[in-house]
Amino acid sequence: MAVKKKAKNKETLIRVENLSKHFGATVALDEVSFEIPKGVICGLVGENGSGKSTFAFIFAGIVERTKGKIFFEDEIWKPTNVLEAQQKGVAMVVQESGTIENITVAENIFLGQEMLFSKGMFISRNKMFEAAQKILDDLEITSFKANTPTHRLDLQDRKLVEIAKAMYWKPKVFIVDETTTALSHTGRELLYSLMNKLANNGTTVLFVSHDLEEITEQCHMISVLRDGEFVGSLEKEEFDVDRIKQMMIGRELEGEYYYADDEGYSDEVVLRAENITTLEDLLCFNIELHKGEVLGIGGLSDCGMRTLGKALFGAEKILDGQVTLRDGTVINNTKTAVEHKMAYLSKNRDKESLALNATVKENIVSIAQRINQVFGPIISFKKEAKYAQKQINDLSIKCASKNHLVSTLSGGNKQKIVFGKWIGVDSQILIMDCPTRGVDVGVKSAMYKLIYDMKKSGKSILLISEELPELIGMSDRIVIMRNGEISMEINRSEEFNQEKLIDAML
Ligand SMILES: Nc1ncnc2c1ncn2[C@@H]1O[C@H](COP(=O)(O)OP(=O)(O)OP(=O)(O)O)[C@@H](O)[C@H]1O
Repeated sequence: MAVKKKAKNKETLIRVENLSKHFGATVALDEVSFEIPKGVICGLVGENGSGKSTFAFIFAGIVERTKGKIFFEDEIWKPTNVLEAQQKGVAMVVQESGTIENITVAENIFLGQEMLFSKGMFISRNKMFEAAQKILDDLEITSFKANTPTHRLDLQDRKLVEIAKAMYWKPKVFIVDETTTALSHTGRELLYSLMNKLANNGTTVLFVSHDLEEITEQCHMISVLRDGEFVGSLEKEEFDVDRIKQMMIGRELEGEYYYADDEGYSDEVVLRAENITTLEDLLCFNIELHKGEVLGIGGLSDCGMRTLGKALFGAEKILDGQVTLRDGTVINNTKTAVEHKMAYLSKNRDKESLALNATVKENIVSIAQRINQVFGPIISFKKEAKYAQKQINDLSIKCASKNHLVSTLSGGNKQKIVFGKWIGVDSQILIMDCPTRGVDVGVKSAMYKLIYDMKKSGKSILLISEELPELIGMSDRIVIMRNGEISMEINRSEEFNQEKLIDAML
């Protein structure tokens, strides 16, 4: 659903004047000044680490500014915390998980607002559930209920909980920080239609995304940040993807995103799943991955592809059947998988792929003990430091130093660390679940090149993705899953057809 143009001649809602944010020596925002009108969807774009989330966090009362001013409805805007920002009409859906696991959906939606449902000394949970269910119904969210425990929900449904939570505040400004990559096609359509409805009713939507197709389709205007500086804004009629990329990166992007040639792959099977059955999703499932192959796996979010990725890596209990390597080794736990040079990049980066409270170096070297040993099991700190620095340099990871906590890095730079961690140990079979989630156009093309180079050097990649262009552009063979089964399998030589792939998903 594309939106009509409408940013021009609208009254200004947000005015930013010389806003700066320093984190120690890191300048995340540098004297940024721009304006956003009322009732528009404004895309906030820029490379990884350009300061988008920092601006959103300051506006939503999560982070304090270093200097500069923000005016909101012509008043100085300086919320001291998230609750104050929410009460005054600013709600945000954050990039990673913004929900608490061990409570229900309703309790997440009304976290900190329980008193709304107090009856004397007690809280009426029934009333809270009813109110939360109404918000879910209004949003046409049917995949879970208000009383569902949050830990049962996957990443997409947790994002929907956050969206529902934001709607309770009837926001004047709704900030969506890099959320769509966690959503399936249906979740995205739901969010787009909500953003449009809100904008039509006078809410300003600040939409952070790296997907320029989505940005140009959904937004009325965009504002571009580069290295913490404001580069400029464009109105809908000025949108041009190459121009936006150039504003973001400061130069033309060279080369093709995807690879065009059909080089094929070896007949040699390196990983085989035979009749595997898991607790949920998969029943007697079979698949083979070959040497030098990029095997794309696509489908709707509940098709079982996520479970498949985990099962192949030994991270999901297999009730029947088995996963084996070329030499017959059975993969039924992650330790064996790692020892046999397998890698797994989870879609849920912060929870399953990184230790957020450890440093950049500690994360990168976490599985590289053997490489950094000197005598027997003794690890050389010097070697480790050099090894970590190499990954940082090779992948241009933007961090103040390798000794900084990973939690302080931007989303895309965190993803580069996950890549670095597995590539550094020369993994031969890589299972990647949405590997380009949250990364900017420049890094995306670098990651695609890496994947292609790995394929050419005989490594095997299972690429699970919700992005059809990515699957089509990168895979030698595509398997589409539906309800835990293969609904279609097609080779690059037979020419991938987007419509056919979508048909097979539905
Ligand atoms: N708490 C923090 N401590 C130290 N540095 C930080 C902190 N938060 C952000 N930064 C740094 O500020 C810079 C801007 O980060 P920010 O998250 O705003 O970028 P972004 O444009 O949202 O990136 P992405 O697209 O990757 O999410 C980065 O260099 C980041 O490492």
